[in-house]
This record gives sequence, structure tokens and C-alpha cells, in this order.
Amino acid sequence: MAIENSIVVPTYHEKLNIKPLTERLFKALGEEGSAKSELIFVDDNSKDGSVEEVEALQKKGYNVKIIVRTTERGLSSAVLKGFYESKGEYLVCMDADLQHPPEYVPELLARLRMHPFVIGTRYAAGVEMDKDWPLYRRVISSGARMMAKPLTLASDPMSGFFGVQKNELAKASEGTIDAKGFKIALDLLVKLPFDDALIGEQPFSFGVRTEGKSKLSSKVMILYLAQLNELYIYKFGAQNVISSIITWALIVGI
Ligand SMILES: Nc1nc2c(ncn2[C@@H]2O[C@H](COP(=O)(O)OP(=O)(O)O[C@H]3O[C@H](CO)[C@@H](O)[C@H](O)[C@@H]3O)[C@@H](O)[C@H]2O)c(=O)[nH]1
Ligand SMILES: [Mg+2]
Repeated sequence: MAIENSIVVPTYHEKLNIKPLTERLFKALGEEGSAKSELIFVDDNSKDGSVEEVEALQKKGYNVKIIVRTTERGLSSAVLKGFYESKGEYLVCMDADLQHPPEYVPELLARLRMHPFVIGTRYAAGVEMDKDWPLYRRVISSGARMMAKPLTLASDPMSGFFGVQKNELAKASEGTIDAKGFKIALDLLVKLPFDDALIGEQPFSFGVRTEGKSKLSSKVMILYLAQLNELYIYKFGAQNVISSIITWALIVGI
């Protein structure tokens, strides 16, 4: 059966999460869904046994592969690499650490048949934030979300769980997608030409990381501000940055 769905997972030191993620994902997809889906890990040379873990899963018959990068590092560029190497038309990005529970993937894929882009959102009725997520991460996340409001209507543009149709990805002008940042969903939401009204949303409860550590450090906040600056200029033009900041201030009620 032809591959329709490609699930791309950036990894750095995630050996212990690879097997449970693969097993839970393909179980959730079921027999028919699994036959038309591939799972691609894009690893930045972790050298922690992730490759061997994937090889063992391949021997068990799972359609999974791992791309190991040795000359590049970074979450967004890893995701883009996976997208460009994928066979499917329906692309999903998710984290390895099970904070994006694989059981939501079939629903997200179904929505992706009807929307050019589907954002996994933690800000919806009936879902909740990981209770172990520290207060400082919640505060930063809320602030970051507010600052992105003028850029997109998506309710959780900071999310690392999303889907995009490959033909939409191909519409990005050459070299515009920023592979340096780590908020790849936000970048795509701003730069792909689809209308905001067409964005689909997949509510999900943010899970708890039980193996390994978060890779995102405080430096990420500075990178995010730089990314926001670039996106404001991209969307509103350099001369409009001041007025868009005023718009933002009005929106968030400062
Ligand atoms: N290849 C590669 N993968 C990376 C890198 N840095 C992180 N990753 C992978 O990217 C995924 C997310 O990293 P975490 O370290 O688990 O991030 P987090 O602090 O939990 O933040 C996540 O949730 C936030 C809230 O939704 C998101 O904003 C953020 O993008 C990320 O998805 C994991 O699978 C991790 O291994 C890197 O430099 N290279
Ligand atoms: Mg995580």
C-alpha cells in the first residue's frame, strides 16, 4: 500500500522513548493506518543506541527509519529534513518524549485531510496541560503565545505537535522557512500562504516526560524573541513593526 502519512520526530538523546513511541503510534494507527504510514526519526548524532533501537524495531516489521545528521543540529532543521525525506502527502511532527501522546495522531491525520495545516493545541476545552510542567514554563509559554497573537489565529502556535500537507509546504517561497529557530509550527503558520481560517485544531492533553530530559534551555527564549522579530518584519514589513507592537499591546490589554 502506498505511504500517505509520514510522522516525523526530531530526536536528541531519546533512546528510551523510541520503542514506546513506535509501539504506541502504530497501535493507535491500527492495521490499515499502519500500512499507509511511515515513522521517521531525525537524530542529531546522539550516539546513545537510538540507531540500534530503530533497527530492532525495523526487524519487528515496523515501517520506521532514522536519519542521523552529523553536520547540523537543531529542532526545526531536523523536522524540515524529515519532511523533505518523507514519502507521504500528510506530514505530522511530534516530540519523541510522549508529551504528545501518539493516540491523538489518527484524529490529527483525519483532520489533515480537510485542512492544509492542523495545530495540536493544549488550549481547548476538555484537555489539560501536563501538571508537572513547571510554573516558569507555563508563564513563558503564555507570554510567548500572547506575543504571537498578531501573527496567527492558531490557538497554540508554540506547539511542537502539528500536521501539514506536503503540497502546502511546497508553496513556501525558496529559503523563507527558518531552520534555525525551534518554533517550526509558528514559522510555517506565518509563511505558508493558506488562509488562517483554514487552520485545523487538534486538542490534546500535554503528557509527562518520563524518560530523558528537556533539551530546551533558557537560551531558547532569546532565540524565540529573535524569531518573533523576524516574523513581525516578514508579516508586517519593517516600517510596520512599531504599529504591530501597538496592535499586540492593545490585543493583550496592556
Ligand atoms: N534532532 C534534534 N532533535 C531535538 C533537538 N532539540 C530537541 N530535540 C527533540 O525535540 C523534541 C522536543 O524537545 P524537548 O526537549 O522534549 O522539548 P520541550 O521542552 O518538552 O518542549 C516541547 O514542547 C513545547 C511546548 O509544546 C514546544 O514549544 C517545544 O517546541 C517542544 O515541542 C524531542 O523529541 C527532542 O529530542 C535538536 O537539537 N536536534
Ligand atoms: Mg518534551
